[in-house]
Amino acid sequence: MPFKTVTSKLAAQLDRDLMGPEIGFTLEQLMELAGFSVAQAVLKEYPLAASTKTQVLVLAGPGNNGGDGLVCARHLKLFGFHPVVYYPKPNSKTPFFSRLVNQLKFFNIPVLNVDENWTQFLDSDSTVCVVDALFGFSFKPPVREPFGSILQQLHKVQDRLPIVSVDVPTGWDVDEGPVEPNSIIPKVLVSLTVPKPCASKIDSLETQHYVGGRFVPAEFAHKYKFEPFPYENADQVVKLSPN
Ligand SMILES: NC(=O)C1=CN([C@@H]2O[C@H](COP(=O)(O)OP(=O)(O)OC[C@H]3O[C@@H](n4cnc5c(N)ncnc54)[C@H](O)[C@@H]3O)[C@@H](O)[C@H]2O)[C@H](O)CC1
Ligand SMILES: [K+]
Repeated sequence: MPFKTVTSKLAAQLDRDLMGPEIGFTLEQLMELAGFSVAQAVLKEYPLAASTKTQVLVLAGPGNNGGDGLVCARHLKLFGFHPVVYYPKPNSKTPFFSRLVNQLKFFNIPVLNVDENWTQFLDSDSTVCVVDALFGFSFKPPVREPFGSILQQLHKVQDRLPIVSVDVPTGWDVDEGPVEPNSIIPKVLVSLTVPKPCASKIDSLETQHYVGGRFVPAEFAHKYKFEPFPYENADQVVKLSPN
């Protein structure tokens, strides 16, 4: 399915618009729907009935992409998976993020800090996939530590352990795509609201492409020059390719 994209600059403006005084969404509302949609994409790609594996490693970054990952982990648990979250640089700008972490503890979901051994979950036979919620549309290469080392680890395992990237594959330039050598190639990309230009660089033979974050009416989509996506029923994601 051909799709329109919005640049990183326009995506940030779209977000500000949704959360501005006229429309009035809160970040919390949008993040809940974004994280929920990523969890749905994971369930669609890796149905629990098809495997005995249930563990999902969620890598959460310092910004809102990381917040989507924290929400996603909670929904994965409700769906029947066993998520483990690695959160090396917790967001301390707003108390909302520590509330998301408290909710994970309420759900008995382990949240590992920077010093804990997260790579054991890359080696574990029970891990279904890794959710890459490290960086989204505000990432500017080159990547700084500890995230560079995390990406190196992901690159090493990506042929045997699928990566599900939230909004943008981490390390990719949002507008240009995989500009760094050894960029990760996700098995699944879940674009949020509308794909960013880097999504047109994915190879549909390697990467399943979904769009999620179902929170804009048709008129708003048209304002940003894209068509609404053909979501079915109550689905929070729609597969764009291959279809
Ligand atoms: N409308 C929507 O679709 C919604 C999308 N959401 C998600 O929010 C992200 C964008 O979030 P933002 O906080 O603006 O940025 P990031 O998470 O991408 O990253 C910011 C974070 O990263 C640090 N950083 C930037 N570059 C580097 C680097 N080279 N090395 C290390 N660290 C870096 C920066 O300092 C910040 O701390 C979007 O993609 C969606 O996933 C929302 O959930 C709301 C709705
Ligand atoms: K990401």
